[in-house]
Amino acid sequence: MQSQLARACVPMAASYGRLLATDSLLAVEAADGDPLYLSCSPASSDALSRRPPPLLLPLLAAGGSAHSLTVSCPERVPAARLRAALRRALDAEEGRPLPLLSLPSRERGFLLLQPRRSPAAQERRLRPLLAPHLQHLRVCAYELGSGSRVWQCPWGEGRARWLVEKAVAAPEIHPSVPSLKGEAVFGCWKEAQGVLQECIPFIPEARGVLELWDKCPKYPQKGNVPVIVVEGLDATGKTTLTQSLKESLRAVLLKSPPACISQWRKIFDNEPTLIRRAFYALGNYIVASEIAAESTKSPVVVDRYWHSTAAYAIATEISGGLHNLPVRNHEVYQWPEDLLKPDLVVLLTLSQEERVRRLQSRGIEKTKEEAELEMNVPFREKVEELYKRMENPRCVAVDASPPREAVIENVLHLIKDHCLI
Ligand SMILES: Nc1ncnc2c1ncn2[C@@H]1O[C@H](COP(=O)(O)OP(=O)(O)OP(=O)(O)O)[C@@H](O)[C@H]1O
Ligand SMILES: Nc1ccn([C@H]2C[C@H](O)[C@@H](COP(=O)(O)O)O2)c(=O)n1
Repeated sequence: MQSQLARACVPMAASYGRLLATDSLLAVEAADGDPLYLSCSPASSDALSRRPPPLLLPLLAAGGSAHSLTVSCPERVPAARLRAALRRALDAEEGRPLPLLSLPSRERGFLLLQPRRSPAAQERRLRPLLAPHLQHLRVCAYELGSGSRVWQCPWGEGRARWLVEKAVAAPEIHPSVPSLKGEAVFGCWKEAQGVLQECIPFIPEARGVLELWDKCPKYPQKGNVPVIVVEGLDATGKTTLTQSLKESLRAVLLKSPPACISQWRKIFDNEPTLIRRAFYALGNYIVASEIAAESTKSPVVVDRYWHSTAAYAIATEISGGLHNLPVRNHEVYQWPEDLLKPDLVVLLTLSQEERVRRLQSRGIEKTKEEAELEMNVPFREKVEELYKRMENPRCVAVDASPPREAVIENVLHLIKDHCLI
């Protein structure tokens, strides 16, 4: 637990300079996906709340209860896994907890809103669930005081309490943007490898991935033939196009994640962002060594590569709409310097109506993110937009709606223009 004194002394994160006056800030992912900011400041009991906190005040006034919990474990892999385990438990027990980021500590967790349970009854339910993890958690109850003031009361800190108000101003950037690099998007293989090494005690399959990676050359170069990557949302026609390109160019067809690690994909897909993205990121580097080997002999076509890894990672981490995404030219859009670059990245684009038609006519198993793409319009829009923001190399958009033969023809023209063949 962070002591009251330490908390009071923590300076507000530099990137949130406009909020210097507050002691800490809770960024809550509200229902519409745009973060809602609540400030918590030390205040005497006669302090007046001028900006009553949305969500909390109406809920408490109607007799419900609210609790926040943030994970303060210093090691990132156990912290991420504990958060995921708590989320699963809370999802089952408590209804949907709202993701929460506490600033400036950057500790993540959840806000639990219970309209039908009193604070005391809720505490009796939460205690046994949280007890085994309390040393790694900061849990706060929210209490309604006189004059409609809402107080944050941390468990285990005696009578300490903090006045909760609606924050004066929202930060200029989405609160998750500063931690994208290194937590969701990896700028070099060493970062992704580091995460998977930390996973070995908890996920034995991480050792398998790392052993394969150990055998790969670390900065492979491509040969003198075209290397073409095909990207796009699911069912835009990547498999169809890559198969045809394979035949037309007499190319080798590769896929990211590569076949050698795909037996572990489901395991990593069920892990939190940090671990899941490290798996896909290192998978790209393993594919890079395959590209290097194959491109000494024949052209290479790759079904998904780094752009997919980065686009899906950012879209998942940044809640809300397009306006919350990192600005254009942000470092998370830059191709990693140590990753083999293709000659051309084709992005297949398709209207949502036609994509759904193709999905339905195909009807195969989907990953959680693919299912999310169908149901969650902002998520899909973000993935599409993110593909377009990637740089160095950029994606070249190709309309995937014409008949198969026409799409292939267009892409072959592009290849002629971009590659020396
Ligand atoms: N140009 C096209 N016109 C009409 N149908 C197409 C076209 N290209 C592909 N399809 C059909 O659309 C469906 C999805 O195509 P495909 O499997 O190639 O997409 P994908 O991008 O590889 O999907 P995923 O990423 O989910 O594997 C398939 O049934 C395929 O036959
Ligand atoms: N290089 C890659 C490849 C895939 N992913 C993720 C993104 C989606 O969740 C899913 C789509 O893959 P598909 O079903 O088309 O095989 O896998 C990634 O992050 N990086």
